[in-house]
Parts: sequence; C-alpha cells; structure tokens
Amino acid sequence: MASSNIPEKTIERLSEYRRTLLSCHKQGITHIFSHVLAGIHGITAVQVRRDLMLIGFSSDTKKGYDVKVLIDFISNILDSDTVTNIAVIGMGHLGQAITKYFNGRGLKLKITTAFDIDPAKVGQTIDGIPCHHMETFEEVVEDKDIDIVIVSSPSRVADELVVPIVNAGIKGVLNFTSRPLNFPRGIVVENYDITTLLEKVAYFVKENEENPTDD
Ligand SMILES: NC(=O)c1ccc[n+]([C@@H]2O[C@H](COP(=O)([O-])OP(=O)(O)OC[C@H]3O[C@@H](n4cnc5c(N)ncnc54)[C@H](O)[C@@H]3O)[C@@H](O)[C@H]2O)c1
Repeated sequence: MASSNIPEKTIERLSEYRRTLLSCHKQGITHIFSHVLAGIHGITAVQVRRDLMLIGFSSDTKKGYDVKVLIDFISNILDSDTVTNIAVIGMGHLGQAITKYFNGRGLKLKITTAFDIDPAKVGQTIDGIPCHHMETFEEVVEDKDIDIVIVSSPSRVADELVVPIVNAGIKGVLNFTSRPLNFPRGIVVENYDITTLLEKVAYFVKENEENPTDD
C-alpha cells in the first residue's frame, strides 16, 4: 500500500493499541504490561514488544508501559500535526453510518464533506455534514482542503470516480465498494470488500470444521 518503514500490519496494530490505551486512560489505568495489551488483542507479548521497538518505544518499566506516554508516542507516529479532512462519496446507508460512527471521536481525522448525485441529498446537511454534487468535486475538495475520500457509492459507478479523485489531488482513498480501485503511485488506496472478508472467515470456519485441532 504506502511506502513506509513501518509495515502495514504494524500500523494497523498501533491504531488498535491506541484505542485500547485510550480506553484504559479513561478508566484511570496508568500502566499496562505488554502481555496484557497482547491478551486484549489476541496476539503475543513478543509481537507487541516488536511493534513498539519498531517505532522506537522502549520504556517498559517494572510497572509495564506508561499508558499516557505510550498514547502520545503512538499518536506522534500515526497522526499529522493538523486535522486531516475527509470526504464521503456516496452519502447513502453506508456513507451515513460511517459518518455517524466516525465523527465526534476526537481523532485527528474528520469527515467534513459529502458528495452525492441524488437531488434529495445534494444541498442538504446530513448528520452535520454538507452534501455537495459530484459535479463540484474538484472545487469543493480544494476549498475544503480534503486529503482523503471514503468511497461508498454504488459499485457500478466506482470506476467513474477514479479520474475526478486523481484530478482533485486526493492523497488517500478508502474504497468500500465491491469494485477494487487502482490509482497512480503516490495515492494510498485501501480496498475494503466486505464480501471477500466474509468469505475468508467462512472458508476458515469450514477448514476448522473439516480439520479440527485439539487446542
Ligand atoms: N450498506 C452496507 O452495509 C455496505 C457494506 C459494505 C459495502 N457496501 C458497499 O458500499 C456502497 C454503498 O452501499 P449503500 O448500502 O450505502 O448504498 P446506497 O444506495 O444506500 O448509497 C449509495 C449512495 O451513493 C450515491 N451515488 C450514486 N451514484 C453516485 C455517484 N456517481 N457519485 C456519488 N454518489 C453517488 C447514491 O445517491 C446514494 O446516496 C456499495 O458499493 C455497497 O456495495 C455497503
């Protein structure tokens, strides 16, 4: 996906660790051992320590990691200095669900804008987000300083969105349609196809049933 010294899977785990750490911090927990963090995420303590070593974090004390220090350390790696503005393309069921879920979480990522073609949605404010027509995509992206888009349009129109996204200078795309999208180098893209993921789960369930293990 992106060019980075830190592997993609580690980045995903760092984001997951941070959510756990934030929840600990909220509960007043000040320290956490690597094996506890590992247990919560269903991985080994070695994996947690390896991930944290990769980002240069090594202040494991007798009491475990300092939760607040680790949150700040991971945030320095994951977050930009400023808020990153995100737009949703296709403000239907999924687009609205993602917006509701995501905003108000105090992250450095914020969905600020939506695009659609439905006259009933264009010009409206949906869940606090103004919805613009796709025809105005390039100018609105520039005006609202949008860096990332979430594609939740119908799959059949996903291909048509590639050129406008590139032309508008979008830097990252999270695509939820069942149509995998490719972009020129330099644009980070993650295709999240729920059917593929579900079929993968079902396959391994079948495998487990056919070849049960003792543990
Ligand atoms: N709903 C889910 O749980 C779910 C889960 C995983 C993936 N998906 C995928 O997400 C996508 C959206 O699903 P949904 O259920 O929200 O559909 P939906 O029909 O509720 O929403 C699609 C929205 O996209 C808009 N749209 C149509 N053409 C457009 C265009 N050219 N540019 C911008 N917007 C356009 C429509 O007006 C509508 O508001 C689909 O590709 C679907 O396969 C949906």
